[in-house]
Amino acid sequence: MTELTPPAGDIVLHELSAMSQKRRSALLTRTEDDLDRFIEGAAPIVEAVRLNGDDAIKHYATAFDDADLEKHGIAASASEFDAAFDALEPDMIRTIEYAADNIRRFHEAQRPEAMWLKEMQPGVLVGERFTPIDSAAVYTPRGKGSFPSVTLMTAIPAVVAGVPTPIVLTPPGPNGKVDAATLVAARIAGVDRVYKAGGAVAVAAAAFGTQTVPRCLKFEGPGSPWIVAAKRLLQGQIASRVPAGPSESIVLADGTVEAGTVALDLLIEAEHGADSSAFLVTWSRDLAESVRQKIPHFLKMMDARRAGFAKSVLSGAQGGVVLTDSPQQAYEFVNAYAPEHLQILSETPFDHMPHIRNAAEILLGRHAPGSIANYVMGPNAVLPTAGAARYASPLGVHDFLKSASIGHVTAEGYSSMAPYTKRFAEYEGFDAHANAVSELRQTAGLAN
Ligand SMILES: NC(=O)c1ccc[n+]([C@@H]2O[C@H](COP(=O)([O-])OP(=O)(O)OC[C@H]3O[C@@H](n4cnc5c(N)ncnc54)[C@H](O)[C@@H]3O)[C@@H](O)[C@H]2O)c1
Ligand SMILES: N[C@H](CO)Cc1c[nH]c[nH+]1
Ligand SMILES: [Zn+2]
Repeated sequence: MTELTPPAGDIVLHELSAMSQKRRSALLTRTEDDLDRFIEGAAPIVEAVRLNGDDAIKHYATAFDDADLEKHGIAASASEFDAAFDALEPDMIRTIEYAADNIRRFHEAQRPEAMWLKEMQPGVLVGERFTPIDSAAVYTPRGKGSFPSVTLMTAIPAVVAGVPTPIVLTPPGPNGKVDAATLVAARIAGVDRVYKAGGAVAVAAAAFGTQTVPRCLKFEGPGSPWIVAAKRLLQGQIASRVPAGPSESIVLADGTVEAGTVALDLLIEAEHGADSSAFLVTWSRDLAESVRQKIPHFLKMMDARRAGFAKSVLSGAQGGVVLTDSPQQAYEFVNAYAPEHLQILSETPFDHMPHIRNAAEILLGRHAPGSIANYVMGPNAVLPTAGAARYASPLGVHDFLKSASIGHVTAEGYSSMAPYTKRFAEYEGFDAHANAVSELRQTAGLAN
């Protein structure tokens, strides 16, 4: 048996048991695994923004986005916001409001209490206090599409956390303007400061600050490998937690949901770009074959560019159908891959979920396609990619908060803790530490 069986409608079948270890490992590869080219390309851009600020933003807007920011400005103006609300169809504004409401309520539920305290020992109160970070920049990509949904997903948690004036960065269109729905989404999310900068330029502008863009402590948001590369280059200059690169998904199906539904859901994240990844993982050969047969039919119902992306993903090395010889082997593949999005297509999805350890988002059942979660369900759709779901969590309110540990000790608590503290300090050889909890404290009159 060959490792890659001949394609049905060009959709690759990867028969896991028949593949060498090397080829199996290759299936785990993502575009971001080889960032060298992007880091090399992003480095001079970052340096130019550091040195030339606004002039560099304008230069790269012309070069990459075909936009004249000398004429249209780097910051979206109040009249641009107004024009965006006028231009957008009312049902799209209602759609943004509907999504924003769910996303806001999810993040409000996620926000921790401002402070908690617990009595560790009699007279020893300890806990945490949460406060927002002072500034944050969030990114909305624009290139292979516009992403007002991402504006909601990134701006709302920052606003719910209480960041004073979060900013949005996004590439301008060739007309020199921000995508209208992105501006509407920003305002509905509670953000009024939107700046036109894309890719590495955006990360550098927020990291160093320019004449127009305020310097920020943190940059969060998804994007092409240019964004991922710039975040990596600017580690130490600006904080960023979620490595959200090209979209990726696994649909795990046990054969109890019909092939048409599985094919539709497999295509969701495959249409983002040729750099995305999308797999169906199943132990049902019948399902694997039927889905492969059905995909071409659904590709015909897509715009040619999107169909081209999806076809290229599903017929290449970063996508297709993975056929396993058992449910166990399927779970192992999912856990090794650690997908950004996982959908479990089964009549009994909760039976499979306990076997999954590594996935940034788990969507359960036939009525939970990835698009519902991408747009309107409520949980954050900005998720760790490229296997980072093995150790990282989705973007959320906590990314825009910091906590301080707090402790209050009464005279009673002091008496019980001081001897143990002194013993530790003596062992570690720290005299001042020990003296501060010794009888010297009584003579200094500070203990009570
Ligand atoms: N993980 C998530 O949550 C999530 C959500 C939405 C989208 N995405 C991903 O975001 C990406 C969006 O990519 P996109 O291209 O549409 O938008 P993008 O905004 O990430 O990239 C466009 C920008 O890239 C820069 N750029 C383009 N060509 C360049 C070059 N040759 N050198 C240097 N910089 C260059 C430009 O500044 C341009 O404005 C996709 O990969 C998509 O899968 C991820
Ligand atoms: N799939 C993306 C996150 O990986 C979210 C998104 C927005 N628009 C379309 N898709
Ligand atoms: Zn998507």
